[in-house]
Amino acid sequence: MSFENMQWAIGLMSGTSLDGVDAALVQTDGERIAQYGPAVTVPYDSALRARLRHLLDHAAHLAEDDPDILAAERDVTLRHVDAVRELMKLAPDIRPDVIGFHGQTVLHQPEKGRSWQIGDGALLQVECGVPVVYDFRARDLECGGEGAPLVPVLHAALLESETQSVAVLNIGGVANVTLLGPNTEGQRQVWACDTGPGNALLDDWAERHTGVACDVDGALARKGKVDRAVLENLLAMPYFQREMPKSLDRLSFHASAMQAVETLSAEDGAATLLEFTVEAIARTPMPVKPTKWFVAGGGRHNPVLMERLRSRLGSLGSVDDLGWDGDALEAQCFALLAVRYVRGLPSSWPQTTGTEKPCVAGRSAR
Ligand SMILES: Nc1ncnc2c1ncn2[C@@H]1O[C@H](COP(=O)(O)OP(=O)(O)OP(=O)(O)O)[C@@H](O)[C@H]1O
Ligand SMILES: CC(=O)N[C@H]1[C@@H]2OC[C@@H](O2)[C@@H](O)[C@@H]1O[C@H](C)C(=O)O
Repeated sequence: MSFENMQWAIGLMSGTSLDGVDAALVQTDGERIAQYGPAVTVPYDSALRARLRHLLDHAAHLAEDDPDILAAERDVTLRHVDAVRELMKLAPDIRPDVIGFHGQTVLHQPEKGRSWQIGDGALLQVECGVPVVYDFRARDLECGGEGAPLVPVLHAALLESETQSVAVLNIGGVANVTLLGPNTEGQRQVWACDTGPGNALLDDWAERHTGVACDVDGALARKGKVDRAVLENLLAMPYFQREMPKSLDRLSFHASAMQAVETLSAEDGAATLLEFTVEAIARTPMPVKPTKWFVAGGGRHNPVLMERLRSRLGSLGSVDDLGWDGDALEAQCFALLAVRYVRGLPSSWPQTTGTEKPCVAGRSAR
């Protein structure tokens, strides 16, 4: 691998689980990762998490200059500044060339051409003294795409030498899949979409019934019984029959799913919501059948979810089996996306987000 065009880039991702900021440092030319630097997670405190949860519920009716939005945007950005400082303490000899800043999604409505991430790129740039690229999803929407998922470009780069058809699942608040077709003479197709809920429904259910922010190790779900009628009703929603590409908001199924499990016990509700995540993945219409599945994101820490996925999908492991860091992958992706933006390389395609043509996602902070 030639190191000539390599740059050190920081990627910052704060996901739909609202748990905090993941930051990662990688050396890349936008096409390959030459070296992995450290990665850190800086959690949101419970007060910021609660404010963001409230904003998510109301974002559709809030203006971009609403005082609550502006205050949250500043606090979210400053948390990202903390994450960059924590990260750079672990790599004092590296001078990063660029930061890829996702921001905190408060609303995702691709059908209305809107995906809203709060985060002040200019403030981050001034505080960190490193050029910032941000607003990746808005640019993808302008190119006619869904605005998500954007991580397939990294999955495809990391699996360049894999010849079979494989799938990479990210199970965060929402779940998304990248499907790589078989590699035929160096050519392969890449498809992607959000499959349905990830952990967000189960998190909210667990918090309501146990006061803890997630169903730790699937303890609640393991004790419950899936309500098949409720599950089939949920899966009858039109989204699950739609072909790729397609994407979701964290709250897309929230009201209907919570109402559907309302009368179930804490355990049965958890088992049913977990199975909703599994079945939505298993029933996603796929142009080719993957021979292996690899799971990234917080969902892979839930052993019950992993057992259920394995029994439904067959050969399934964690991306860590490939030598990747499954908790840092999304942050690493935004580092790669920033370098791709700087180099004018596309990050999304008609088959991954539905853009009209390959799209260079992102914009520079000023
Ligand atoms: N030990 C565990 N047991 C059960 N669930 C866990 C465990 N550890 C993590 N999780 C789940 O992982 C979630 C966090 O996942 P992750 O950090 O991938 O989400 P995210 O990046 O915010 O989401 P997204 O990819 O949708 O943006 C938690 O909210 C929780 O549901
Ligand atoms: C709008 C938004 O923030 N979407 C996230 C979310 O979290 C998982 C899934 O939904 C995915 O589509 C996306 O994040 C990853 C990083 C992506 O764009 O690939």
